[in-house]
Amino acid sequence: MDLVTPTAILPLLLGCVGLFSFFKLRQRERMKAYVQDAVVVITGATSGLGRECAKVFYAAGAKLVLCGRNREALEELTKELAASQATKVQTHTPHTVTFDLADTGTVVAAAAEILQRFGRVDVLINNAGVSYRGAILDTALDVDQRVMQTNYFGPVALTKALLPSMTARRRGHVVAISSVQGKISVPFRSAYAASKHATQAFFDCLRAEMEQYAVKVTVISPGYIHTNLSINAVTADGSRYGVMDKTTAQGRMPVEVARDVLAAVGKKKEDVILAGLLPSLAIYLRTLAPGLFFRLMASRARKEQKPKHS
Ligand SMILES: NC(=O)C1=CN([C@@H]2O[C@H](COP(=O)(O)OP(=O)(O)OC[C@H]3O[C@@H](n4cnc5c(N)ncnc54)[C@H](OP(=O)(O)O)[C@@H]3O)[C@@H](O)[C@H]2O)C=CC1
Ligand SMILES: CCCCCCCCCCCCCCCC(=O)OCC(=O)COP(=O)(O)O
Repeated sequence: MDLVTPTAILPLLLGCVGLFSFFKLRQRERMKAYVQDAVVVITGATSGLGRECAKVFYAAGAKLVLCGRNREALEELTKELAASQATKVQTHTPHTVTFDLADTGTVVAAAAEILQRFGRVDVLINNAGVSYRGAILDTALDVDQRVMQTNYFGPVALTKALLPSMTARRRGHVVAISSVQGKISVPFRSAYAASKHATQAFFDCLRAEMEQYAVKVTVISPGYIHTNLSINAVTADGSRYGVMDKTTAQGRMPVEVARDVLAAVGKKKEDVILAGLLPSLAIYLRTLAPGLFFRLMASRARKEQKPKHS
C-alpha cells in the first residue's frame, strides 16, 4: 500500500516551501531589526573593507561610529553616505573618531568618547589592520611589534575598553576581521599571520567567557579582497611595500565581503571563513595532514626565497 500518494505530495511540497520561506523571511526581519538603530563601531573605515562595511551598515540603519587615523577621509566618507539614498530604512548621520591603534592611550580615550556620546556600543567591528611582506631572517623585531600592535593589541585594547559596558547591559557583539592567515601560516607573512592567529585565539577565548553575559563574538576570516592591503603592507625594513599584488587585485570585491560581514553579524555567526576552495582546503589540510601542508609551504618558500639566503 502506498503511504504517500502522488496527490498528497504536492500539498506536502508546497507546505515545506511555505514553511522554508516563512523562516527565511523571519530570519531576514530579525537580522534587519538587529542592526537597525544599533550603535556600530567600525575601525579602519577610511579604506577597503571597513569603508564598504560602513556603507552596508549605514544602509541597514545603523548608528555608525567610523574610526580611522585620517580625519579628512572619514569626513569625506560621511558626506558620501549622506548623499547616498540607497535605502528604505531610517539612516543616521555617522559620528567619526580618530585614533591610531598603535597608540593604546588614544584607543582607550576613543572608547571613552564613544561611550560618553552614545552610552552604549551594540556592535564593535575590529576591522583595521596592516599586512606585511618579508623574510623572518631580514625582519627587524620592531616591525613584528608594529604589526602585532595594530592587528592584535590595538583591537584587544579597544575591545577591553568597551566590554564592561556590554557585560553590564548583558548585550553586545564583538566582531574580529581576521584572515585565512589566522588559520594557516604562509611563508613571508610571519608577522601578519602571527597577529591573525593571535586574534583568532583571543576572540575564541572571549566568545567562551562572554557566553554567560549574552555578548556575542564573531571571527571572520576572509581570503584575498581587492583593497589597498598589499600596497599599505609594511616590509622587513619598516618601509611601505607599495605594490598591488596580483593576489590582492584578483581578490573579491570589498562590497561583497562587507555584505557577508553584515549577514554574519545579523545571523550571530561565531566563526566564518569567506574564502574560495583552495584556501578552504588548505585549512583542512593543515589540521588533517600537517606534514603534507608544511612540505607544501616549504616548497613555496624555496620558490619565493631571495637568492641571498640560499
Ligand atoms: N585585503 C585582503 O586581501 C584581506 C584583508 N583582510 C583584513 O581586512 C581588514 C581590512 O583591510 P583592507 O580593507 O583589506 O585593507 P586597507 O589597507 O584598504 O584598509 C586598512 C584599514 O586599516 C586602517 N589602519 C591601518 N593601520 C592602522 C592603525 N595603526 N590605526 C588605525 N587604523 C589603521 C587603515 O587606515 P589608514 O587609512 O589610516 O591607513 C585602513 O582604514 C584587515 O584587518 C585585513 O587584515 C583579511 C583577509 C584578506
Ligand atoms: C587536498 C588538497 C589541498 C590543497 C592545498 C594546497 C595549498 C595551497 C595553499 C593555499 C594558500 C592560500 C593562502 C591564502 C591567503 C589568504 O587568503 O590571505 C588573505 C589575506 O589576509 C591576504 O593578505 P596578504 O597581505 O597576504 O595579501
